[in-house]
Amino acid sequence: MSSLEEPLGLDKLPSLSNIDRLYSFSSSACRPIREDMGMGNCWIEGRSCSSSNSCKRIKIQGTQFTQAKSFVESSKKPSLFKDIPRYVKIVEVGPRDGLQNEKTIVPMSVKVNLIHKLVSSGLSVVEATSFVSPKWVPQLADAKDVMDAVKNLDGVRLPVLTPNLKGFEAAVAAGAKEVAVFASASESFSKSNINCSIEESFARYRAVTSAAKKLSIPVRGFTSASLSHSVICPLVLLLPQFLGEYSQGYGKQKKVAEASALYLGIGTVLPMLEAVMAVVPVEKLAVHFHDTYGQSLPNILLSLQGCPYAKGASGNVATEDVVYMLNGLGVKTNIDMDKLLSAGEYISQYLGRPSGSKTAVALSRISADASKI
Ligand SMILES: CC(C)(COP(=O)([O-])OP(=O)([O-])OC[C@H]1O[C@@H](n2cnc3c(N)ncnc32)[C@H](O)[C@@H]1OP(=O)([O-])[O-])[C@@H](O)C(=O)NCCC(=O)NCCSC(=O)C[C@@](C)(O)CC(=O)[O-]
Repeated sequence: MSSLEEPLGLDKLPSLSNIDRLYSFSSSACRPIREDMGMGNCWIEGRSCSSSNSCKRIKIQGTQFTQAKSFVESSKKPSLFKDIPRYVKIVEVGPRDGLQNEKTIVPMSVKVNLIHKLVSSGLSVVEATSFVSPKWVPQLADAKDVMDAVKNLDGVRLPVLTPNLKGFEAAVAAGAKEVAVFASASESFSKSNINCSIEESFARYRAVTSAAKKLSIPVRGFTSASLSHSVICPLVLLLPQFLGEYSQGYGKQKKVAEASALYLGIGTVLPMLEAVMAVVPVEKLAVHFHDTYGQSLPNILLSLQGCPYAKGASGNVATEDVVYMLNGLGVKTNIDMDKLLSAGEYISQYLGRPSGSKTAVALSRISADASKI
């Protein structure tokens, strides 16, 4: 923690002693939550006690994510640590974000198997693919076939990325029931990612959100901001979730982009988050992390994320590591760690490389040692 605090000068960072610990849960309190939350989500009620032993009742949104995006959501504002965990929701983006930069084309059947495995681990939101130009992202040229194969999976939301109306229409035709648009806080990243200016991207997203509204399709908005400071990830993604707010979505997203841009180069997520939280209600805000500098887990605690599509950026944070950390914090995720590990192992074996998850590596070593006894 100090290695983050001192070089970054995070004078506003709360000290660890102020972090509330969650001491008890009542799993029987898990019940369906309001309709704008996805299937499989629930509130889990518990007691959060501070070091001074004062306890209060809290509710946690139990959900699931995997390899890439970690969304730390909070219903209350200010301190990011003070109320951990308030709601934590994990969204898996491995099939899309994790694979999109793979040079060798992964067969559609492997992608579909991966999605099945992730869903069976308990993940309730899995970003399945992107309806983008196959010239720009050849790996996801099979988006239609992947969607067709998974669209009827029960108990999971399968959002897809749609950078323009063409992508949106193709996604809907393939059976997508939820989409995401992605803007940037930096003109250069916008140009290199979607070949247009930020302003042009908002015009495209207005068309997408308007078409989505007519079909009652939820849209999530991403804003990515590049933090060039070497201590933190080179790319931060802030995710205001505009489900049901189609008309205002792009306007808010623009403000998020502006607020994020103010902090480019500062190298810490905290001021950016504070600025964005002044624009977007915190319960609509989420963050997405990559592990370029090995800072993803602390950054998750600070609410931050990065991007593998950015040059030089490494992969997303491993969901296994996020779930392991959340388990350690006493935060429920409803994810079956063994099944999650199996999904990670499946795709790592296919890609012919060891898992990037420290948790997966450590747990497999423990299993191997145990089998020798
Ligand atoms: C946005 C475009 C399409 C503009 O690409 P463009 O070349 O400017 O588009 P265009 O309108 O001039 O069209 C060029 C060609 O693309 C086709 N086209 C046009 N649109 C589509 C579409 N939707 N689906 C399929 N094809 C499409 C279009 O039909 C045409 O085909 P042609 O006539 O040459 O045969 C392109 O720049 C693109 O696909 N970019 C890919 C962006 C991307 O997928 N980035 C990675 C995801 S974002 C990311 O990872 C970062 C973030 C934010 O998620 C953070 C994180 O997760 O870490």
